[in-house]
Amino acid sequence: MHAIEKILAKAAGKDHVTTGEIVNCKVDLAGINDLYLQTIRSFYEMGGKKVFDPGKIVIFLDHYAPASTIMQADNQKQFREFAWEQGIDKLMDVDQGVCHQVLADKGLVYPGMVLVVTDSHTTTHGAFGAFGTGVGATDLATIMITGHLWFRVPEIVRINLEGELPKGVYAKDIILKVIGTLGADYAVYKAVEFTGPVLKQLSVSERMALCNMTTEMGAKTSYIQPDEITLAYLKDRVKGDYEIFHTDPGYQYAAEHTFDVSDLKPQVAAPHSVDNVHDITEYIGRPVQQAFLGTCTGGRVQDLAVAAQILKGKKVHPRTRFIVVPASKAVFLEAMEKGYIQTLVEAGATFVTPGCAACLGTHQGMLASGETCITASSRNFPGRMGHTKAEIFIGSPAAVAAAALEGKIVDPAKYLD
Ligand SMILES: CC(C)[C@H](C(=O)O)[C@@H](O)C(=O)O
Ligand code: SF4
Repeated sequence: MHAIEKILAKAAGKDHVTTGEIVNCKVDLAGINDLYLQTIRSFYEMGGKKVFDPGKIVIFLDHYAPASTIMQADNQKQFREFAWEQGIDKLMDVDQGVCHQVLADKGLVYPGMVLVVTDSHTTTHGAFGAFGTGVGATDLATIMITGHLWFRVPEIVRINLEGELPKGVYAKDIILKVIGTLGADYAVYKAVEFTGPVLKQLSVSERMALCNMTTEMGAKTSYIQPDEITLAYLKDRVKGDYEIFHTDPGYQYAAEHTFDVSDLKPQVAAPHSVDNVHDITEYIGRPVQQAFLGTCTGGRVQDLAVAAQILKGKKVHPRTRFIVVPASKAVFLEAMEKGYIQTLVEAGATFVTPGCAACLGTHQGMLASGETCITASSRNFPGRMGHTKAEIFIGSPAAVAAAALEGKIVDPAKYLD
């Protein structure tokens, strides 16, 4: 069996599972975000009175942090009241940040767990060897009542990463290349595992970016075998014990692909699809009115660090807005302590409080008609960050910061020493 299958088998109380089988699994942690008030409505409609275990539920007020409309304010009020009433103490209010980063920061995610959140990017947590997946309101309400949810055991695809990452090339470039090559629907309901020597060159932050964007190829979940890098990250964060599962030798993947990253150039996903991926060199010189650094894909300390490195002692281009959103409060504090915030503010960045912000096009940095934005986030379809006639390029945090400096798309490598 694969490690993912062993996680599902254990959660289902079984010794063995096979691809395609439907299993009813015990969920270790269930998360709801502020776009999903319907979850609470469904909970009551389905006859729910008390949640199965208030300690295993977490509520995130992150997509509208803080609320930007009266409706959002009303919804968030109902979330808070639900949490207080049900004794849910993991209420991550508008000061905390994006759910996926908050889960990691607070040690709520660990290898071998089943984690279900009302958010498609829950695949991020494959970076820790967890089974993480996103669901809708009624599925989450089912967990709130029963503590369980059914899954179809997915086909598992292996993506083997060989070679050595060149300067100015990051996990973001790798995953863009993978999606551009295999297509945005390649992994629908499949699990995607990353293997190979490149993983040793990737921090937990980079691994999270890699797993996060498997969602953009339709993946149900993703996986990286926990190693010493994972364990060092988890050491002072996770309190309880956990089990690390290993794939049996000789396990047959549904498909295997190898990518050699040694000659990889920085990549961009050009408008208006995440699999419209090209070498950044094809777009050099394209003016950008906004550069956006943040989100559960590209708003971690390492991302702010590379931006600070590029912009130290320099100024953001006068015709470009540089919007920076730390992914979480912990990221914000660490980046502040390390001086990155000071550097970026002095360079002319506009800071937004931790949360999803303009990533999903509702507030805090929307695009006007005809504008071009380069973003470290994960989606670029029309209207995603504002006007449907705005153009969105997805790139690495370094590519975003270098574009903020020059007011146009450039190859970030030459700005790094
Ligand atoms: C709010 C949620 C439904 C959505 C998702 O699941 O991905 C959002 O986070 C996004 O990125 O579009
Ligand atoms: S930061 Fe963007 S991609 Fe991530 S959960 Fe929020 S809206 Fe979705």
